Amino acid sequence: MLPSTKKVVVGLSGGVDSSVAAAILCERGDDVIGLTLWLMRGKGQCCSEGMVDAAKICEQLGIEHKIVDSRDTFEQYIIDYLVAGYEAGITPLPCSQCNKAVKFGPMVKYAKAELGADYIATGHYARITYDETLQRYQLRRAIDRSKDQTYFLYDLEQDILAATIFPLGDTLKTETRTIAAGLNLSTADKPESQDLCLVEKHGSMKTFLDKYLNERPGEIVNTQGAVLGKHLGIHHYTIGQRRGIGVAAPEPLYVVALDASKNRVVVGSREETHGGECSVDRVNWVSIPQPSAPIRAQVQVRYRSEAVPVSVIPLENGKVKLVFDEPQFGITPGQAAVWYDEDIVLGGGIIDPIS
Ligand SMILES: Nc1ncnc2c1ncn2[C@@H]1O[C@H](COP(=O)(O)OP(=O)(O)OP(=O)(O)O)[C@@H](O)[C@H]1O
Repeated sequence: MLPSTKKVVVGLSGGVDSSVAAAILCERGDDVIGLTLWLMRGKGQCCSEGMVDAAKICEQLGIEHKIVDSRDTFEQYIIDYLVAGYEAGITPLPCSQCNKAVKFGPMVKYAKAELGADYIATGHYARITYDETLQRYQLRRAIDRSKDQTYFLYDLEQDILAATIFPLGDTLKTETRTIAAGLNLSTADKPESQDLCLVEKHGSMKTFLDKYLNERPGEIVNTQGAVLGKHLGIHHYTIGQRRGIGVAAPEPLYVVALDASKNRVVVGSREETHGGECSVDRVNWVSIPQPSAPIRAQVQVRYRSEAVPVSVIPLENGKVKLVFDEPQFGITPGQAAVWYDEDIVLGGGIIDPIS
């Protein structure tokens, strides 16, 4: 159930989900203000279009619209993070970091300090409940599992969850479109964003990275160390990748590892990309306190992967070790591992480079 609220600041991207989130809050009588963060510099229409579409929605709903210039924050936390990560041979996940450091944290601060609001809201598909026994807010999967975005939200902490509303957590995406059409919202027919926002803007991750990273030619080797070919920079590869490796072979080849110290891309068979365990850093225990003993859970190691059975073993340095019941394909350092107890997000963190 949504808390009964007074003043709510809704993050508006200019898309249909946040438009409907704002409309739902307006309909139930909240005092709603729209807020759009201006995230990206340079070419690309997504931000400017988003700001205009968000403004139109605010006009339609009769609510105030604020725009906050967050380009420096985005550059510091996302662009620099991505570039440094790819340079070091990992495949960083920008979205959870963006949610925590660029969106939710600054939005809650701005909403409370500058606008005197009680809550923020977004159009994410996720739910928040409160557990009286644990005295904790708990992050839960959306009712619409095909749209669930909790994988990107695992890093939100208690103070942020306490101040956040997800009006679409109980709504199916099809219902969101119906609500938008029923209210005649100008964003009702806007297509879904398909990809990472940076990729949508730049065409591909390669084009984005080419702006920041120079070519750094090196060798492509197999797992025995035999040289099979050359590459122009390890940042063009990601673990599990099969297409575009640039080496002809009778059997399909996959990227198995990226060795930044030797500037090498290591390739092998599909089986060789499977791993039975990994360690996870920068762990956030979301919905339960950090356990002192191993727990059983279901883990996702990428956004679209299935949640699979795992033992989560807390380590002394705050990290955890994940031991999968079955070896998993393409465990990728830099991506998030998020573990669940059914629909409750227990915790998550960033997969460590393989040592
Ligand atoms: N630039 C922004 N400023 C403010 N809030 C934002 C911004 N970008 C995204 N959000 C918030 O985060 C939510 C999830 O963003 P995401 O980029 O995943 O888009 P989405 O799921 O396609 O949603 P939408 O249809 O609203 O764009 C949005 O619904 C919105 O509430």
